Amino acid sequence: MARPTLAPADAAKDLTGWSVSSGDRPAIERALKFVDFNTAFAFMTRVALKAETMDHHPEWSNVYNRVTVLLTTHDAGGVTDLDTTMARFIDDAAKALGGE
Ligand SMILES: C[C@H](O)[C@H](O)[C@H]1CNC2=NC(N)=NC(=O)C2=N1
Repeated sequence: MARPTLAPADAAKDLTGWSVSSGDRPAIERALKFVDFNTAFAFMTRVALKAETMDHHPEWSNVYNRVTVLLTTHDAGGVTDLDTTMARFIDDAAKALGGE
C-alpha cells in the first residue's frame, strides 16, 4: 500500500528552516551552512548513516561548508512521513554541529 503523501507546505510548516521545493516535484528543501568543509561532511556522514537505517535517502549537494537538502519520497511520488522524520533528524544533526 503506497504511503499517504502530505502537502509540502503542511510538512514544511511544522519543521525548522524547511521550505517547499522550488522544483517541479512535491518536496521540501533546506539550505545549511557550517563552519567549514569538515563539519559539513561530518553532518552528511551522520545523515547518510540514518538514511541507510531508514532506507530513505536525501537528494543533496555540498559546496565547501554548505549543504542543500531536498526530501521527497520517490516511491510515493510526494512528501511523506519518512521525509518529515528525516527532516527532524537533519535539524537535530545540524544543530549539534552548529549548522544554520
Ligand atoms: C529499493 C529501496 O528500498 C528504495 O528505492 C528506497 C531507497 N531510498 C529512498 N529514498 C527516498 N527519498 N525515496 C524513496 O522512495 C526511497 N526508496
